[in-house]
Amino acid sequence: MAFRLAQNAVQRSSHCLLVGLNAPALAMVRTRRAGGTLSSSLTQPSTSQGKIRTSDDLPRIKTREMLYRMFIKGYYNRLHELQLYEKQLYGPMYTVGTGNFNAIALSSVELLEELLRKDEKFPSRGDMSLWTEYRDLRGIGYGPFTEEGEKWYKLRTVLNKRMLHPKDSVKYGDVVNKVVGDLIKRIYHLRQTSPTGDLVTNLSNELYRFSLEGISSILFETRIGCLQEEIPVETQDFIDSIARMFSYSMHVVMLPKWSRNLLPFYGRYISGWEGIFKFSRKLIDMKMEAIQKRVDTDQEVDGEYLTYLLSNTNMTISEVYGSVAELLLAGVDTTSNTMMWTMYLLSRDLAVQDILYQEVSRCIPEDNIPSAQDVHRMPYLKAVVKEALRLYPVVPMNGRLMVENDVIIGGHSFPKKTTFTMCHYAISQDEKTFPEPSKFKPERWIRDGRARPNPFGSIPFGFGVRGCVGRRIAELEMYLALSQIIKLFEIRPDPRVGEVKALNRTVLVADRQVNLHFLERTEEIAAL
Ligand code: HEM
Repeated sequence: MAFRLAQNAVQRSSHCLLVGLNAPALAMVRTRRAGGTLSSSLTQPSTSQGKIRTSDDLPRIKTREMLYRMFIKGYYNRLHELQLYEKQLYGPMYTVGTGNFNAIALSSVELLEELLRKDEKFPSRGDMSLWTEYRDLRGIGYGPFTEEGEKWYKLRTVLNKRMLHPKDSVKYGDVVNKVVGDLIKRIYHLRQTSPTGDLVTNLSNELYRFSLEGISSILFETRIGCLQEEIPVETQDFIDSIARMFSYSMHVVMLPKWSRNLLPFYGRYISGWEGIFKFSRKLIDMKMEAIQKRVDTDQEVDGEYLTYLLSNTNMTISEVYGSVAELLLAGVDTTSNTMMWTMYLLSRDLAVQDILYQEVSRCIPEDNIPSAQDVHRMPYLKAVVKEALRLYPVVPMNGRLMVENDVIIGGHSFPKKTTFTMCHYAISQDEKTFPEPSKFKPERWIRDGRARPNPFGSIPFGFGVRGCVGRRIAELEMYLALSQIIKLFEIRPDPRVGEVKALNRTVLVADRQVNLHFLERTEEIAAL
């Protein structure tokens, strides 16, 4: 139970990617130069006095220690910082092992690369029963998060189309720009009604509304009113349902099954799912009806993502419900928090903000609105978001379960069914890969002939075939919104808020409300 507590405390993300925890260890890993080949110690099991090294040769964090750190030292909501602490204590590879469960934590770029280059054909993140239980109960299909094996592969092949290729996302430029336009209107409105005339308070909430509206307008091909002054009742119910499902996930995984009928938490968790599916179902059914009408009257069926899923694939309606819900849940707080961290970092670095402004105004003269194609001419904008994601990888930890084969990592041999925890936060803070790691330096990512960091040093969207399916959509939303905002405003921190720290909740979120001043570029900055 003790281990279950600790394990579950980290398995609560919308991305539900966190597998295993931490543990001590000093793996004798030889480093490799970027672009070089792996040294033989990484590909062959090493031996100590003739014995092949295994997880038994790694330092192991005991349940007692883990619980002490999590709950007494208070790392339970700062698991990303715990990665740094434990890396310092034990080195880049260590075991968390209790009872039947073993997870190998990896926190160096070399080990991460070695693991991901050995990814299996159908990579797995491990147990997703927290999300599948409700669907099994209601007969709803699984989506890309929860599906596994060959079925997952087939599903991804369908879902990747019209979403993952950079040229696919360009198609959504106009849809996203309409939502960005509403965000800008809302910023103007909030500034005007603020005491100073330029302040936007609780930015995370505003960006959450923006991301939900953005992803819904792509997935449902319908606007749901998140950016209106008065959010429609059904949309508000939907937002509350998402929040309820996430906040009670914790209770569901932590408490034993027999307590479900005695305590109110499981019921609330299930009612969260009910609300999510009720809303999604309604919008999907409406689209289905509209498509049917067009087919019945011999009209051409046009539309984007949902239309494609409903009319151009062999997916059943239940599979569409399952997949759309997962895409939606995965795409909101990841994107909104990344935007929040990016704007927070920009507000504290006027020099970077100025370079970005110069780039945007050079590419988008006068009152023009940046388009999806324009973004390709803005490398600094991309570098700013990439650097924000390095400093605040909203998914700071992720898991891989090697299902099919035994594997050798860092000279240690692990049997199949071993779970690995990839400690992305610690890896992206490593000063060997990123000199002055705590500094916000977008120029690290500019291709100007200088050596660039090892690409595995920061992979905020994951890697390979199981990597984020929504990456291009998320980037498009962030680029279009940030470029418009920076073109119109200089953003400054609210001095009353002070330094904001990250908490590891559903994803990395701010530990307090973030407020920013939005100074209109023309008159207001000149007047200062
Ligand atoms: C800044 C925004 C985002 C970040 C940083 C992010 C990050 C990630 C990461 C790290 C993974 C796991 C990859 C792996 O295991 O290798 C993932 C998976 C996933 N993401 Fe995202 N994501 C973002 C936005 C989105 C959006 C907008 C959507 C939906 C359109 C989305 C849908 C998904 C789905 C469905 C998966 C599971 C894929 C699978 O298991 O096959 N994400 N994301």
